[in-house]
Amino acid sequence: MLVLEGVSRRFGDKSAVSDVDLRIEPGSFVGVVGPSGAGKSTLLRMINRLVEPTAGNIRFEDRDTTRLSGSALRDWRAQCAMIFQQFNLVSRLDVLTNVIAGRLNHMPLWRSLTKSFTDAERTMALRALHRLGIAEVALKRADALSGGQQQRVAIARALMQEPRIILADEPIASLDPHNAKVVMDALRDINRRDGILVMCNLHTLDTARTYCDRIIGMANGRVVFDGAPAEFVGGVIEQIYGADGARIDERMTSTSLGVGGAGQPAPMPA
Ligand SMILES: Nc1ncnc2c1ncn2[C@@H]1O[C@H](COP(=O)(O)OP(=O)(O)OP(=O)(O)O)[C@@H](O)[C@H]1O
Repeated sequence: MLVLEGVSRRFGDKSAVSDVDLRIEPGSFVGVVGPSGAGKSTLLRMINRLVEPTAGNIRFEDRDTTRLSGSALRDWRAQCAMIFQQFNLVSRLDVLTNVIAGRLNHMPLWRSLTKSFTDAERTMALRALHRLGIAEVALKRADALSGGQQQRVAIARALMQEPRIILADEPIASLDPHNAKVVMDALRDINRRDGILVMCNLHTLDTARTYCDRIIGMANGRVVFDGAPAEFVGGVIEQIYGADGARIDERMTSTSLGVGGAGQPAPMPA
């Protein structure tokens, strides 16, 4: 169980996240939605301590992660793999090396600096790429790949960490609908087959409804909705997005758009 209690973050006099309480079951697929500036990224980044909370605590299996330092903090960060909108690969390195980088926490510094990887590490990386359907690009430079392929490489790198949690910060915001669907399908497969908790910031509401079993809506740093996808309709959306809620065009980046005949975009709820 991942438990957040009274978690807040201020930047100067700006309150980015205010007093968030959440209990998240292991193995869940949680979507975090809300308008730009609502605090979604800050919330995710506090979980793996890329951003330090200014108040509250975050516990995972009864360990207070906000108190960890040194190697315990590095271990915690390895357990919460992070995926970013802009993939964060090392563009001049080949894909296999990028994926093996997910193991850096498990190897001595000299081996990572000299790229002295073991056969077991290479095999593990190839397996991860194979699972993501892109083993054939293993020896290409990362920057020679499409955005969708790069995000799948980033997910393969995350798998190398053998994480308990995957924190995905707008993983499909830079992708076209087809690649967005491929990436979300990959995250769902990892969630279901490996039981890894996935927490994912999303701007596309139909994606949140399709893939998540729980949706957390944020506005002005606060959680204003926490419920099942079926409840995430109508007035709830207006409450989160304000007047803009009525104008969101879900078709712009919908993951249900014409992919393999997947059908029409989900209509905007009344
Ligand atoms: N490092 C920082 N320094 C100052 N203010 C920050 C910093 N990071 C975030 N903020 C502010 O905190 C608030 C929440 O930002 P955050 O990035 O968490 O929102 P978000 O919901 O993820 O937005 P978006 O969807 O645009 O990424 C915003 O007002 C933002 O400007």
